Amino acid sequence: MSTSGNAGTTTTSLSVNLNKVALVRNTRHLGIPSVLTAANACLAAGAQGITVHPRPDARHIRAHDVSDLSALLAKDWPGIEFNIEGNPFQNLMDFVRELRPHQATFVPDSESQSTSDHGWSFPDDAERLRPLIAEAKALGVRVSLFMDPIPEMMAAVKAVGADRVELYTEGYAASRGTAGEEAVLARYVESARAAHAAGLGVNAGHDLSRDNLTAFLRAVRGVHEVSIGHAFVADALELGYTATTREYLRCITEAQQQARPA
Ligand SMILES: CC(=O)[C@@H](O)[C@H](O)COP(=O)(O)O
Ligand SMILES: NCC(=O)COP(=O)(O)O
Repeated sequence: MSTSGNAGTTTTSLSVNLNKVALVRNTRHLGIPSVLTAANACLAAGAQGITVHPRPDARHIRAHDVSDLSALLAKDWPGIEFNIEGNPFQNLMDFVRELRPHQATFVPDSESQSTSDHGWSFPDDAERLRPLIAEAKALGVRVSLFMDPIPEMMAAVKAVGADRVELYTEGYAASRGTAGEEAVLARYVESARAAHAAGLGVNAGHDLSRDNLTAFLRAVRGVHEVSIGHAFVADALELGYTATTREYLRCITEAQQQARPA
């Protein structure tokens, strides 16, 4: 898929994050719910990618999940994108070197964080990120940096060698229904424009749901990929994987049909 900065007529891909399937599985020694069963069901229903975030403490996705998913996608799902997220100064690069996923999303999480809650900081992080970005790209892996919606930082992300940014969307999700919603959304619109102008592709994720996804994509143009896990798995507990996947794909399609004027 193109990593260009073209915001033109990009169709947004749905990448299902399976962290929370693994979280439930890990509470017993029974192997259910199965991460691979979830992946197959979501992909059969039309999802275009799978995302995992194998944290160092293995609280949910474990190393065998990552290798099992990599093998499954290579064998049965050609063309489906595998996105591995993590901190490149912790365990992420081991997965990048061994499995060479389509995309690696660099996330600056400490091991003690309960979840991801911030993006990289430029110029502070630039020089230590640069060689790891170069190494991943030399292995044929697209690199996306997890970033807060700060338009002024997007040129620096490109300068350090990244292909894409993943806009951290918790701030947007939390603003929904508040007086500040439009102003917050405007920062994401401006950040995406700045990223595209710098020649970066734009991904988005964290706390996206079927309640907020359409409005986000209607406003923020040219998003290549949304990676969605927590709300998706919560919905799948009620609706099942197939219906949930179709509902999120419908949200994406609805946004593309109703895109706000640029
Ligand atoms: C980077 C990000 O926002 C998510 O991809 C992350 O995977 C969430 O991690 P948890 O599922 O551990 O909350
Ligand atoms: N990069 C975001 C992701 O993969 C899933 O985040 P969430 O939907 O679990 O908040």
